[in-house]
Amino acid sequence: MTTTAVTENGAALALDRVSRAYGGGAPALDGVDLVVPRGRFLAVMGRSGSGKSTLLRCAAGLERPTAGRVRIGGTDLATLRTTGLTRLRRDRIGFVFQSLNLVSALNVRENVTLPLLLAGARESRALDARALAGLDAVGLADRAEDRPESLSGGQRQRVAIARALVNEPEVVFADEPTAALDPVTAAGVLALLRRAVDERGRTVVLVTHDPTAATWADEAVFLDRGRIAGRLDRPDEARVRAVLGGLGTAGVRAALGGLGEAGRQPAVAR
Ligand SMILES: Nc1ncnc2c1ncn2[C@@H]1O[C@H](COP(=O)(O)OP(=O)(O)OP(=O)(O)O)[C@@H](O)[C@H]1O
Repeated sequence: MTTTAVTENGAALALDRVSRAYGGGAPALDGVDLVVPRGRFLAVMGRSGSGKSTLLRCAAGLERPTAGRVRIGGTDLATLRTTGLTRLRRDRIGFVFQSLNLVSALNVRENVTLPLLLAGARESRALDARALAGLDAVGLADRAEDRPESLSGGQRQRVAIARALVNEPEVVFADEPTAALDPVTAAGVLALLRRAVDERGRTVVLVTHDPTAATWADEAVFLDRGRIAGRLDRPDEARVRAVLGGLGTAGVRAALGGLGEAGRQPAVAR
């Protein structure tokens, strides 16, 4: 995907000067502007404590920013009360977290069906068919009746992806979904997110420390002390490592400056 200046209109996700402070210290997020067009895979990177998870929680409506505006598909989250926000998360967002575990009392198929049931769907045969199609897409149709505990970590994350996609969400938020996986298994999980973007037009926001994981994205943004310090279009591992290594120093400019237009122009910008 080429670098484009994108307006907020029609974006899957738009953050407008979003800040989040906890107590009296430096803000965890400090005036972040970000627009993610539909059908884009975005990686959010940065050192530990740079604000990645805070950004994701604010963007996904799990936490309210202290300033600024978040919009999902044009809906301003600030206009929603708690129940409206819960409904939006349930109906329009998919989550894949490292620690957001599957419900152990339910089998794999039931876990994948859960978002549909919570959204009020009733026709159980149709739901099962959707869950099985989702499990088939992640290569786990044959494990549908098994308990999550009997699956490996990578298989569980694949179930989590099937569950996150089952209600065709506008945005999928993934927070370090591959952190506990070996590189080959991690690649399999990231390939599924990539396919959701390429084949189903989903929008994915992935928080990761891992430069290899970021190469699956169309674009990487780098946070430093709650601010966006840089962006890379079509990130490759060497450039990602160079930017990460330079964060907080003039080196980040050097790392981006040698990259031509793709490095200089905001790839997700207003
Ligand atoms: N609930 C909270 N209460 C107080 N401070 C918080 C809270 N959540 C985050 N912070 C602080 O905000 C800053 C950013 O944290 P955040 O978890 O967003 O960073 P991160 O980049 O995701 O880090 P990591 O890569 O280590 O997960 C940190 O200084 C952290 O201590």
